[in-house]
Amino acid sequence: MRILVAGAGATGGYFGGRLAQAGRDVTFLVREGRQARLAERGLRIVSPSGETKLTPRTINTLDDAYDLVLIAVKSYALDAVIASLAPAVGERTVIVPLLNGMRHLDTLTGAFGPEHVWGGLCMIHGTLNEHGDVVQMSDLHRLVFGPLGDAADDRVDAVAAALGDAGFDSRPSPHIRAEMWEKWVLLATLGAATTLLRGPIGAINAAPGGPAFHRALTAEAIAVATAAGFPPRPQAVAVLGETMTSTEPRTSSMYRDLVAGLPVEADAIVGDLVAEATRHGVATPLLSAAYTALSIYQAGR
Ligand SMILES: NC(=O)C1=CN([C@@H]2O[C@H](COP(=O)(O)OP(=O)(O)OC[C@H]3O[C@@H](n4cnc5c(N)ncnc54)[C@H](OP(=O)(O)O)[C@@H]3O)[C@@H](O)[C@H]2O)C=CC1
Ligand SMILES: CC(C)(CO)C(=O)C(=O)O
Repeated sequence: MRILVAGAGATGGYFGGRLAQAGRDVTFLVREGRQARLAERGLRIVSPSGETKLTPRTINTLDDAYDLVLIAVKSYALDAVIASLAPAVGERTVIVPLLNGMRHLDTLTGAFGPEHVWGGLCMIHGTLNEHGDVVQMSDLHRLVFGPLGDAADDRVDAVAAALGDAGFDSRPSPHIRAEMWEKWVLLATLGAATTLLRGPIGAINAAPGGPAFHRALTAEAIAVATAAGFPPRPQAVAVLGETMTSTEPRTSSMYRDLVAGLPVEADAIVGDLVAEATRHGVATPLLSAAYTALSIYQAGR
């Protein structure tokens, strides 16, 4: 199966790199700066289990179709990727986005049609270091993917095989939209708390009012998802509770971007959840405050 990975940053570089390492046919769609860096240094993955150096195949213009396209760019880069992606999408191509949030599903479906766009999510604490190397900051590395519609899709087995046994956890899901919502609730809560209060979860929990703030914020996010028809399952609520009561220095990718002075996905991760709350009449004063703070940060960059 020919796999195209659009974006070779923290997530694309990690999952695409592991797939290439496992011998899969992987090509990265990159821009010129990233292409030059990868040609010079290779694609290096620094992880708790050691360091790997790969020689990735990269391109910056597409002229050929792929069987599977993983999209691993930030939400604000999606339109530019879509503009260059058309030649990669053949009759049976499956597109699996790894972006946080939900809005990209509509954007991608509008651009390429529902027959090509699946849901997807990745769980990883990833970043790029000062050399542009991919850093996997914890043992977490999971891909979940699946068709968005209810109809059987005969491409599932082949995609699962292409993404399986490649050095990370991977599985197809028959309920990918619900799982994406669960991840969104987790990520929005984690991202809102850490960016609004400017610290890792453990530090917030050690501060006066921190645990109560986390409890209230968590309740808001769960209430929005429930009102929107995607109540997180007990297992997801437990993971969220464990995350938000942690004494460890847990952060989100949005917090790491904010601390580094980089653009943040404020609209896709927090703003859209606040919009859902408004649509369903759910009060979200803490999520709204976090969105306001993120918007001020964005405007001041
Ligand atoms: N990092 C993490 O721990 C996690 C991130 N996510 C989500 O995954 C998504 C991707 O995030 P992440 O990998 O961290 O982001 P990064 O910023 O690390 O990587 C994004 C990459 O996209 C590339 N890119 C941007 N525009 C284009 C383009 N037009 N064509 C090709 N490549 C392009 C950038 O390349 P360039 O160098 O040219 O700018 C960059 O290398 C986000 O939605 C994020 O929220 C989800 C789970 C965990
Ligand atoms: C949920 C989490 C923290 C890990 O995948 C994440 O998605 C992020 O940091 O963007």
